[in-house]
Amino acid sequence: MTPANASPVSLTRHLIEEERRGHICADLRLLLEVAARACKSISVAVGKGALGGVLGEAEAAAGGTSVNVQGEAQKKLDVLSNEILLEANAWGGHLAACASEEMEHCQPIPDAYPRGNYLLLFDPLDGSSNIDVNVSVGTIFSVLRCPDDVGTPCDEHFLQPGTAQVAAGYCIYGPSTMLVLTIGHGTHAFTLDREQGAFLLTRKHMQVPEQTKEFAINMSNQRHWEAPMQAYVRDLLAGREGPRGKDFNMRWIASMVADVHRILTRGGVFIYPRDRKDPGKAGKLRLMYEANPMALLVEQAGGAATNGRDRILDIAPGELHQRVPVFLGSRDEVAEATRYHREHDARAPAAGLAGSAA
Ligand SMILES: O=P(O)(O)OC[C@H]1O[C@](O)(COP(=O)(O)O)[C@@H](O)[C@@H]1O
Ligand SMILES: [Mg+2]
Ligand SMILES: [Mg+2]
Repeated sequence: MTPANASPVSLTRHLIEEERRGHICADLRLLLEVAARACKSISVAVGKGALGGVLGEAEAAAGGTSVNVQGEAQKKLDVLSNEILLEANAWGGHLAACASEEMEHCQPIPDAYPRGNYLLLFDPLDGSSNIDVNVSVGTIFSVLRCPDDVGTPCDEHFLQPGTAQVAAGYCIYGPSTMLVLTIGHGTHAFTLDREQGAFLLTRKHMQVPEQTKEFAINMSNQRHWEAPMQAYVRDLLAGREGPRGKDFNMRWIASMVADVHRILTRGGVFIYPRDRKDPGKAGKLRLMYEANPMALLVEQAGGAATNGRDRILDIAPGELHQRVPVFLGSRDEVAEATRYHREHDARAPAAGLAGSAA
């Protein structure tokens, strides 16, 4: 927290100081500034709401609702936010290519502009189902290095584990707009001063408490969960009288950005597990532009992130839009949930989704 009598540190100053410390190069600094500027534009669009004509679903060129590569209906703001991020990043010379939840394949920087050394992935608008009901949404992004001498970058160049991220962040469009960022040296939060148009550092070195009494999950999917997940939540709900010996509170905003922001602020565990609703999908959330950046932010704040079995950041991705189960937040609670899964697997190695509640 900035002392009341000190002038607040802007994002620009913070990044210049990180460059002086040798933590980032000038290109990465400029890339992050451009990403932050794009988030400011999205924040303005989100803030206009119904007055800006940005609510509701996007129309496909052929009529009807536009659907993205994931088969999900696109909101007008999904499309607009994607365009803002692409446009802002096209000309700067810091990026080689962008990839997005809203595009089937990555988009190399057009030939008209110089290509840089970084790859940017984003979920342009996270929590889309909340747009029309005026609940917090956000943008999530992840930055990777582009491998050397690749010519025109393509999807396979993005397939790097989360540990390879050089920066990750999100912007939450809530009662205030906040940018939360890591370049691998802690997780820091900046609040948008709307009068100045600048992000100002308001929380340095966010820390997720190791323990928690709060979990976030969409309970309506309970009947579709794996056996160890059923057992874990059953024990949470048993409260003080159960094996965990304490009462737990529950929250679910259905905007990952907002749920993770709460966890970075006061602790908790966020879970979107694998389920049987669509056995072809390993979970709902996407590894490359949702789970990986959030996992890095949470780990940099002293928390943990697994897929129920293994560390998310160690997963070797097989495709751009790969889905993954997500357990992240307070370290001890993530370890506990992970233990239920590992012990279940050790007892019944092949049971997985078919196993009965332990
Ligand atoms: O509606 P559900 O199944 O609870 O899922 C909510 C989750 O889906 C998401 O909205 C997916 O993100 P998008 O809105 O970017 O597709 C997460 O933000 C959120 O945690
Ligand atoms: Mg999302
Ligand atoms: Mg989205």
